[in-house]
Amino acid sequence: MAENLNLFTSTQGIIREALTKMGYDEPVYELMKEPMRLLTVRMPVRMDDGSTRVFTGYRAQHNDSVGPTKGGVRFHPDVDEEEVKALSMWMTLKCGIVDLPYGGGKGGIICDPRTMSMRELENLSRAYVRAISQIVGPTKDIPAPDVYTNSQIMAWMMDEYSRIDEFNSPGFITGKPIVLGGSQGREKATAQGVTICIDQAAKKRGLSIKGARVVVQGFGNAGSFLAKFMHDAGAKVIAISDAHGAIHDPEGLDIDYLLDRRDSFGTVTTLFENTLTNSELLEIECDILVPAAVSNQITAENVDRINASIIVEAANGPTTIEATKRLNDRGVLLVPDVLASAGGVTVSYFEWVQNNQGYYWTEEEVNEKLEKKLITAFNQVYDLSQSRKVNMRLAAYMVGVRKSAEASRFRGWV
Ligand SMILES: NC(=O)C1=CN([C@@H]2O[C@H](COP(=O)(O)OP(=O)(O)OC[C@H]3O[C@@H](n4cnc5c(N)ncnc54)[C@H](O)[C@@H]3O)[C@@H](O)[C@H]2O)C=CC1
Ligand SMILES: O=C(O)CCC(=O)C(=O)O
Repeated sequence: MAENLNLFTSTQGIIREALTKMGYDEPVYELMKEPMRLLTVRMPVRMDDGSTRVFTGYRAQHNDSVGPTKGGVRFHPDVDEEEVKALSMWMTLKCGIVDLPYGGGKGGIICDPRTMSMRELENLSRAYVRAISQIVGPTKDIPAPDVYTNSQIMAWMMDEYSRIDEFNSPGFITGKPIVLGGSQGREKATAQGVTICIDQAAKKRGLSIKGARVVVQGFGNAGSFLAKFMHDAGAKVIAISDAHGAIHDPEGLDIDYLLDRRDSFGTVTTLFENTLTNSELLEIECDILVPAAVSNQITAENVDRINASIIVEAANGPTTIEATKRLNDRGVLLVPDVLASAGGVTVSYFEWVQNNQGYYWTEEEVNEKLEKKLITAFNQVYDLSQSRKVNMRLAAYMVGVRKSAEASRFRGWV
């Protein structure tokens, strides 16, 4: 039978399994199995050559029983409705795992920002905010960066929302530039969170980070800072990749050089001649493998050739259910996306809190609070996986879905 690569239906499967294991009944699953709200928008945008192009975008809000929904906006040619729905469900799980007062939301626009000018990107970002303005806001649904979106795009979106709201609204969006109310530490927060999870996982396996061989797929916001943190901690980052290919050096790559040369879309391998493919990168023998790019990278097709003892998912959805099962059977410790990549939304929450109170924290304060949250979350998930004899992904879903399920029950929804 062909493997299920549909992110939405496979997420539904694990949510059902998690709810059943915890004794929730069918109505709770009925509520949790898809977003409560999904808006599809069509946005006419004036291009530099004078023509008008109509872009399609989405905003999904999975469950707002706990509080406003929260999650990034992705600009990518492969965005589709099913992906955005799955991503919003994962945000509910992340917010539950790190115990934030949010439910999950997510947005996406079908476009390729690598082929667009800054002015076209600004027009598109503003058009998206106008199109979704009725369902978002600092107390309703708070966007943030994701693949191929960054602090500049957040700034345009915040400015557009502030015009509509006729009020300066920094709490409408997170991941903003510091001068517009962004938080210290948000830019590196996803990678910080992954690093904390790697440390915890390495401890469980008795592996020293010093000298550990690390492979990172993706060299954007999550992957590049992660590579830097691992390199600074004494690990050997032996391979990295981007959308164009991968580079490998068994002696360890010069991460500072690569960081200096990568462009704003996380591209760096085009500077090199002897590149590998992304599939080859995944199969390199290493101690720690970090998928930090796109979904469905480790599947039934290549899982038996994966040669790592710890896998920590910085990306959303990089490993399929079947591959997760087989890795678990082989004794590979897999720290799932909904836990490992929760550092970003955690510091986004800190940013929103600072915006609401108008008082700003130092990077040390932010990192200290982030570390506390993630260590607690990691151990909660790890301990549950041990006591219930389930893999870390299922344990993470069990921890993650509980808060929204309980809140929905208290509200009398189910
Ligand atoms: N930025 C954030 O705060 C968070 C990001 N994530 C997840 O981390 C992953 C990476 O996101 P960012 O680093 O923010 O994106 P980014 O846009 O900064 O970088 C993406 C990287 O992935 C590479 N890439 C794109 N398509 C690829 C492909 N088909 N094969 C291999 N590499 C490819 C790009 O070249 C680039 O190096 C995504 O799955 C995202 O959802 C998760 C939590 C938070
Ligand atoms: O920072 C945020 O609010 C959301 C980040 C995000 O989209 C994610 O964790 O996938």
